[in-house]
Amino acid sequence: MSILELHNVKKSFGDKEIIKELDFSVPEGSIFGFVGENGAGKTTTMRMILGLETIDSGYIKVNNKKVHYGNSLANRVIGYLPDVPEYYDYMNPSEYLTLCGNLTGVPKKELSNRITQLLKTVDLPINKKRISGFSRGMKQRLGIAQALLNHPKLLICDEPTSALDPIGRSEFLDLLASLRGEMTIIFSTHILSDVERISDRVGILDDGILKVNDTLDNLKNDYSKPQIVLDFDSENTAKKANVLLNQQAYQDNSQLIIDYRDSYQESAKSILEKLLKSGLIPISLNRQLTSFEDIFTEVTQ
Ligand SMILES: Nc1ncnc2c1ncn2[C@@H]1O[C@H](COP(=O)(O)OP(=O)(O)OP(=O)(O)O)[C@@H](O)[C@H]1O
Repeated sequence: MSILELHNVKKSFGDKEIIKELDFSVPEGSIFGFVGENGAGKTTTMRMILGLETIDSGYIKVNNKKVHYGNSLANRVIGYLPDVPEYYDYMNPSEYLTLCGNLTGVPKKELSNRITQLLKTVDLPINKKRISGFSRGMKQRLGIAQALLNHPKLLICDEPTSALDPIGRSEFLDLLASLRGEMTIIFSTHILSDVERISDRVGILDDGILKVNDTLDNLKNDYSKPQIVLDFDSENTAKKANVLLNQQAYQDNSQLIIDYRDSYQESAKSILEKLLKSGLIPISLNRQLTSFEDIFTEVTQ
């Protein structure tokens, strides 16, 4: 079943057409990496899903309920972490989450236990330390705790890792991955390695449409362009080797890059046999598989 469906959704700002047509769904339980270049329309799409932005035509359903601008009942099952979460810095996390819980109607008798449990989930200490002293990573994790307060079926995170250092990013991605199976997660980013690390499904937004919506495994099969990379001790040796290999390689200084279609074993064997016979010994031979970055470049160029 799909937790989120977009049907022929279009959106312009003035005469600028941002979303030409979005028509896709996200299956329940997946972690969906929503990627696109700066200004592609990721935030706009998320805001439309949340009923925070008008839709010019088409419609969106969350958990089978239609989204309405300004007063969307569908939001009852959504948790949202905006790209720049705002806090009352003088509060400590428990005070802040109590305020959020009261505003969103979490039952009072449940709230205190829920907050203790959530602070544990996001690995924040339960003490009186004010949010003003928090690192960006800690603030993002507090943002997730806030987004999880209402037991959402769908968690939406807008570029949650872009302002974090590598350690903060890694911890945050681990946290999202630890929620796998408990809810559906959509997170937008332009950090492709983050998508590769935790997503089961990927959507690439480009030129106002979703050019790709599939599992990473399927994409890697579909866009498969495996290569063998050979390094030689000099540019001259690489040149000689390329002549021997009937110029089938692309030469980059002392490196040869060869596309292959058949099995890796057969291709590498045939290349090595030819080179060994002529005494042109490579320093290294590597098999290079298609990365998500290669796929993204191919889809968006
Ligand atoms: N309220 C608005 N009024 C006018 N233009 C807007 C408005 N909101 C967004 N835009 C424009 O719509 C386009 C898409 O913006 P959006 O923030 O959705 O992209 P994005 O993919 O999230 O980008 P980024 O990765 O940089 O955050 C941009 O050109 C932006 O300037």
